[in-house]
Amino acid sequence: MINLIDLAYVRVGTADMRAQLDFAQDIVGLELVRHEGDTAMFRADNRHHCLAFVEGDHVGSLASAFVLAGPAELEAAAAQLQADGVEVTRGTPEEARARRVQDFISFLSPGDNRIELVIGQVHVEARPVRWARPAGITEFGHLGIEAPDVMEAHDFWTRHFNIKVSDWIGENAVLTRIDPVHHKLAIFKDSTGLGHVNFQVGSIDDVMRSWRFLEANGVHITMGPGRHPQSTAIFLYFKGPEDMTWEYSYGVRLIPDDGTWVPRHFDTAEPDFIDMWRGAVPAARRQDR
Ligand SMILES: CC(C)c1ccc(C(=O)O)c(O)c1O
Ligand SMILES: [Fe+2]
Repeated sequence: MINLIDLAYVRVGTADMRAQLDFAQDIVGLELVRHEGDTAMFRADNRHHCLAFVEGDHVGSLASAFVLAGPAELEAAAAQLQADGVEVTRGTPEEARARRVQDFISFLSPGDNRIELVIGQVHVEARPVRWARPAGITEFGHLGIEAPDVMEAHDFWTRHFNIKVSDWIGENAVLTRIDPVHHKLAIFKDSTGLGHVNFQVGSIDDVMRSWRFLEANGVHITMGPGRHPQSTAIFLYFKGPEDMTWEYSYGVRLIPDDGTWVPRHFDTAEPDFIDMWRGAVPAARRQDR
């Protein structure tokens, strides 16, 4: 079993770095830590960065990364995946330096999502984040990745990793945890790529203030403000450049590690299956597709 300790970062390809730089800072509020060559790195907590945009022809997800404990765990993970027929690539020292990690491996998960397993991610403990806007972000919360067959993706992730299912949403989505936080990885039915990037904020007021701010700035809000019955978090989803979906949320449920949690199944035919306040839900999320 490969033990994922935490999320590390997400890397996203962009053909319009200027637009992504402006949106990530002026709208989302993240700190631009470094812009070197074709890569811009953003910080939201003690990680050196949790989001990197890489300029080039590929638009959308390049990789989602998780932290492993150390070198022995990295070697064991590579061996386990290879033994199961998964093609594993070793990061070069230069690639590792660019990611601010000591070492990493990568592979494709079902849905052709590139996953990187890293060790020694640089942390910045002392210096507070220099927020570009006071959105109230407390941390990089979770990732939503897409896969055409959610069940196949679930089988892969639970076979190899310490991933536990917290909840199912129809057959469209599975919300999974690697620690007490209700989910850090959500897998959605779709072609492939990055579903959304979530940032936790410190209060309901932060969500509502951002709602007003985004509206005033002409940002397309795709869902919310609302409250997810799964994590009980109060949420707001919005679109950035190149169709990227961002989420702020507050109040995610913690699940005690005592083995008593039973994954729940939410029926997409129910009016409040995804929003306890019954706000408008995009058609793509409304029924099993
Ligand atoms: C929109 C998706 C399906 C979703 C559903 C539930 C939660 C949650 O409980 O927090 C999410 O974060 C989601 O992204
Ligand atoms: Fe989410």
